[in-house]
Amino acid sequence: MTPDETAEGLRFTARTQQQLAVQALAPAYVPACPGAGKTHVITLRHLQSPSRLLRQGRALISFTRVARDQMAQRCRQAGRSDLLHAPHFVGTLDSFLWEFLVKPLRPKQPIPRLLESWANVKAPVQGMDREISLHRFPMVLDPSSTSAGEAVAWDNVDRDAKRLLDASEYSRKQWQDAALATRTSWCERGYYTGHEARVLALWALRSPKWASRLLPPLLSRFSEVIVDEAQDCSAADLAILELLHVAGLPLVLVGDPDQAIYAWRGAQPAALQRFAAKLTSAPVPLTGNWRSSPVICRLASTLRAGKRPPDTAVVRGDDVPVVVLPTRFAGSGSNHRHASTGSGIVEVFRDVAQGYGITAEACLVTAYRYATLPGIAREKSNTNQITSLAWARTVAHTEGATSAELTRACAIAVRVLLGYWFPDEAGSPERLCASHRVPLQQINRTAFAFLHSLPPPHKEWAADVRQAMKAWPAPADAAPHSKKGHLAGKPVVGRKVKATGVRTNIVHQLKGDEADAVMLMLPDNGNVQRWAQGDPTADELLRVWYVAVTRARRLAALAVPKEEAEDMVRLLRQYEVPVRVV
Ligand SMILES: Nc1ncnc2c1ncn2[C@@H]1O[C@H](COP(=O)(O)OP(=O)(O)OP(=O)(O)O)[C@@H](O)[C@H]1O
Repeated sequence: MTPDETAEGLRFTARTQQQLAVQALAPAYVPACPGAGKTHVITLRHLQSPSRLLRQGRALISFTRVARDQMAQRCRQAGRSDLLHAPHFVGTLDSFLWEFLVKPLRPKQPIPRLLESWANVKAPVQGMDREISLHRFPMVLDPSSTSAGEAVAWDNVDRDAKRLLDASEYSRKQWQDAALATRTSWCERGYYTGHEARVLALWALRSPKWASRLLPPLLSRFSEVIVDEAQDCSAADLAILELLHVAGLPLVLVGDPDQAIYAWRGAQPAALQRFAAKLTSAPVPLTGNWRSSPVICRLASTLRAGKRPPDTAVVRGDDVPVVVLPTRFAGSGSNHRHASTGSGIVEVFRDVAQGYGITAEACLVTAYRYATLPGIAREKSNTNQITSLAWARTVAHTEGATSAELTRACAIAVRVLLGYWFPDEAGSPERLCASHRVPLQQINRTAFAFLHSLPPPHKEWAADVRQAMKAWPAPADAAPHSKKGHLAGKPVVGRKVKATGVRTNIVHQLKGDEADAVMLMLPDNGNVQRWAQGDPTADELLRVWYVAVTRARRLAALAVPKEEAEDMVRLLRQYEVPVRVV
């Protein structure tokens, strides 16, 4: 072992890389491996700002609110809350585009508002032969056409909505036109989502007249704009960033192309590489993994394109092998059993972790789909209102529901109650509450109490909900109809499962997360072959598995169908990954 390869030497090299990334002059590109300390580097860069009043600030942009909150928290912990306020900006890309490229050009009335999704308002597509909400039509934007062509991403429409569309007299093209028209009518009322923000930002930056109004304030406000998780940029995001770069805004892109798992939403890792090459000819890479053991780094390298060596494990020396758990997966539901003992697979994983001194709280179970996972049945996205309300009721009655789940459950109940009380009025809950002088806090409390009062969901539950809404005390100016505003249909009711004390979540919700032990469930036959032969640059599922296993600090476990366990072990041994079969 050379001096550079000793633990101290590895740490020194990794720390030097981080320092270079902290100090690199913008424009810069920082490609980083998992656990490289991207958040650490970005925050340190920001913390270098002097604390006196500045004319120019820095924008820290992330893709999720969780990442934004993490960066904000680190600034606060360092006693630098000032770094979260103007002239600085810490927020999501949606909010950045909205604040600096869209809102300044909107009329003052009606007050323009950015929604997280059209699901936040009651927006059925108008003029068609059945009711389908606008949020069930995911939109894509092609920035290569000069008019920034918009279309419905038909491949991403959920199964329920597809069924409704198939039964409709109208063609897909007619639905698309109607969805865009409905969307435009909401924009006229002041409502926009991230998609519209991108359309308008792109349009404004391409117009010399509007660009000349937007760019000077932006350039004088920010000395630097850092984009975290840059691998998740869509083609439209990159087109906007490129226009800002050309206009002279100093950009720093930080990302890990191997972790690109949003191609279905338009992310383009290859396009990122091209844009990064335009930004700088000297990227500042981070190749030390401060999170995972050497075994996990080796496991992760089997899921990467090219024959790149494993990343360097900087802080951990443990040699806990990868654990393969031969599993009998339930055809539907999450009652998966350990093949040799018949015990629940999560319990077995928890016990294996315990054997390595890892507690249940430090364990994480993940899978590609919610359906594979045990835990509270998840809220189905893009579902009908009665199923959403049934989910919300379950959450309100579940001990150990997370605060994010409770907030979401409350928001669903608020929307249902407002829809019932004010059936002829459209708008966000905030706007409805304001116009009826109902304090938001009060409506939230009311909604939670309402959820609590509801009986457990069953097939004819809509009638119970109707009765409960009728009996519930309403604001003085509420005007319920006998028909409109009621929920109909049969709810899809989630399963009840036994608590194991182990955290579960789908891989897409685990970006930036980590745990001592992680079990990835691979329920489908053929997964091992896919792992062995697939091309991670083309096959997003391999990158999803890559994100999953790189969340682990000490123990990675793979639950695979019993029949495939031997192949999995053989594959890992071929790559010299230490394996143990349990
Ligand atoms: N210089 C450092 N010293 C000590 N610990 C560090 C250092 N840099 C990063 N870490 C730790 O390494 C872990 C991974 O860091 P972080 O979450 O910032 O990585 P990341 O690059 O965002 O990873 P990923 O993209 O895989 O989510 C964290 O627990 C972090 O506290």
